[in-house]
Amino acid sequence: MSSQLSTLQRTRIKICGLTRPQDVDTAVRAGADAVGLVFYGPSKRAVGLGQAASLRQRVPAFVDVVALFVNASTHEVEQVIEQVQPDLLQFHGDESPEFCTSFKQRYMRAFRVGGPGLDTPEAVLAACRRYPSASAWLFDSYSTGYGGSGLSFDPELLSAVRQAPDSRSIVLAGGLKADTVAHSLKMVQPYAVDVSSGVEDAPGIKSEQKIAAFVQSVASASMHR
Ligand SMILES: O=C(O)c1ccccc1NCC(=O)[C@H](O)[C@H](O)COP(=O)(O)O
Repeated sequence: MSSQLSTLQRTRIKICGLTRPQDVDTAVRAGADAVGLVFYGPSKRAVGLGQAASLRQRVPAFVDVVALFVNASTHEVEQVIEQVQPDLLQFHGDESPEFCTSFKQRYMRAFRVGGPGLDTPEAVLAACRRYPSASAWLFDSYSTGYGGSGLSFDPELLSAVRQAPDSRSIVLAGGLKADTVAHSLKMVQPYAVDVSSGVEDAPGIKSEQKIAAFVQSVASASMHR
């Protein structure tokens, strides 16, 4: 029974910052539950609308396409919703609760933990509780580039969120790699993990070997929790 239970508790995996068709195919084949497309111009992983729509077409049923924004305009988000038809929105900037809910779409709210105003467990929980309608709360490290930094953060900062009865699904991000993710899973026991730099050869250029190793590490750690 315990092995069946641990299978039921399988940690979901989002692979973010995809820019190439072959990387979408690799992520899906490896067993990713979600693939992330970055609509933030300054990112080296940013994709355009046409490119994103084409990548989206390669994603089969039962794999979510996540559209990621950093302080985008309402029009920019609406264009992506119309032309890419993502399954989930991810707001990774300073977006208000009203902005996030205004699109009537499922969304994840990212929190850049360790940054200004998010430097204690209580402050992190208070910030999260402003977004009770989020499908998940994603926790990333703080960086001036808003995300995709490859940097990790102190998981102790999630202690209050993890104990909160009203916590939304926890997605752990920030510098995860195949050889470190098992420890992070043991510390946080998130619903899902999210990775970008740790499965790349260069920004936006994913590594088939690193994706396979990362998925294997998560699967192994999930079975033994
Ligand atoms: O990936 C980016 O370039 C990026 C840029 C600006 C804001 C968010 C960005 N990515 C968001 C993600 O969900 C990443 O997967 C997350 O930040 C973790 O990245 P990494 O530490 O490189 O695994």
